Amino acid sequence: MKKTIAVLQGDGVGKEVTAGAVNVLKVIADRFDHEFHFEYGLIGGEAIDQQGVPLPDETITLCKNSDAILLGAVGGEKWNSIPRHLRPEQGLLKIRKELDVYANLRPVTVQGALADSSPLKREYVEGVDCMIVRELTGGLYFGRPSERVERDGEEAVVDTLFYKRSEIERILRSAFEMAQKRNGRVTSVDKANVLESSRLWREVAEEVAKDYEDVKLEHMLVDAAAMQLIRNPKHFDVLVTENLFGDILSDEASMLAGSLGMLPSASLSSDGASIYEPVHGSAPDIAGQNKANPIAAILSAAMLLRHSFDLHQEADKIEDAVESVLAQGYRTSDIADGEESVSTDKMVEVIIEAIQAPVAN
Ligand SMILES: NC(=O)C1=CN([C@@H]2O[C@H](COP(=O)(O)OP(=O)(O)OC[C@H]3O[C@@H](n4cnc5c(N)ncnc54)[C@H](O)[C@@H]3O)[C@@H](O)[C@H]2O)C=CC1
Ligand SMILES: CC(C)CC(=O)C(=O)O
Ligand SMILES: [Mg+2]
Repeated sequence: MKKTIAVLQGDGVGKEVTAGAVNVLKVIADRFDHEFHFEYGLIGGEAIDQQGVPLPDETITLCKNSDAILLGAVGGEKWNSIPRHLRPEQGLLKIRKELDVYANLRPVTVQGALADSSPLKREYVEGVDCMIVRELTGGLYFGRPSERVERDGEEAVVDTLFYKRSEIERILRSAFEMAQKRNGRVTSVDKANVLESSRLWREVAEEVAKDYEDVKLEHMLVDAAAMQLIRNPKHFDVLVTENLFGDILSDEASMLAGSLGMLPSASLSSDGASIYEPVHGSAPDIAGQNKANPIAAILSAAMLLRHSFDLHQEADKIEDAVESVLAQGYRTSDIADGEESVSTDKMVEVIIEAIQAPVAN
């Protein structure tokens, strides 16, 4: 198979972990006889430094002409004081909108070998297998107005949570379809006791549910969902929610898996190229130290193979390799519980060795 993959490494650890994921994809291409062509584009702080904007037009064109996009992370202290519309994070929001990648799949699975890395007890987290379906191109991150205003003679501020019915309906359909392929349960998370947007969300969820009789729908308020994720994480199969709620709940859920460095994601469009990115940010506190956990980025590359190229055997190979190196005891410092740890590069190296190892008969 011949494919072009756009690589947007971004800032901080985004660069380090994406380099590892690209190396893994090169090894997969060799082993399974595919031709992956990697084209690099600028996004985030690096794009601001070189071109004055967080998302240059060439990057948008590159992504639109590619078969899939592998993205690292953006942001860092250096760009914190520039005007908001020029910040690195705006580049990320813009590419998501440009490509209309409205369905952000964030699988939360706990590796058996890491069940003791969670702050929760092993019996609570072992076997957790939940899919957070986060709406990614609407909601509070995109509503307008979003600005400083004056109210009653003093400084005030407004952010807007805006959705069209069609935007709510399509993400709910993605969640129900996902549940049909999994364990048949959808938890729709909202704040319908307070927000009008959530009341419409709940109405649409009830309507959509009628088309999926084999799927059981429940509603849960977001504050209670945050609690349930810790109290009884195995309760969840597919959890679907608004953009900001999903952002927060997925970082929380990463603690079930032991670290933010373990969670991959796929940001899918209905046609066009999709984006694959770890759930974490640019982690300035550990950037440049060869310390970041590359597994979230590497598992995002596996999601790319599975969702964009239908290469399931190849994706399985990567996921099995990750499982096997963890079972052998390799740990980056975020999952080492104070024990001996390996660098980013070493973790990538052992995962590649596991991919290349001959299959035992
Ligand atoms: N998708 C993206 O590009 C995102 C970007 N950001 C940006 O990243 C910057 C830093 O934000 P933070 O709030 O610190 O969030 P963060 O996700 O970058 O880091 C939070 C904590 O998790 C740790 N961590 C993250 N990834 C890790 C990895 N692969 N291995 C080991 N440890 C890891 C970090 O060291 C830090 O202690 C900000 O500019 C923020 O806006 C934040 C979230 C997502
Ligand atoms: C940096 C933000 C735009 C979003 C974020 O935190 C995320 O998508 O996980
Ligand atoms: Mg986030």
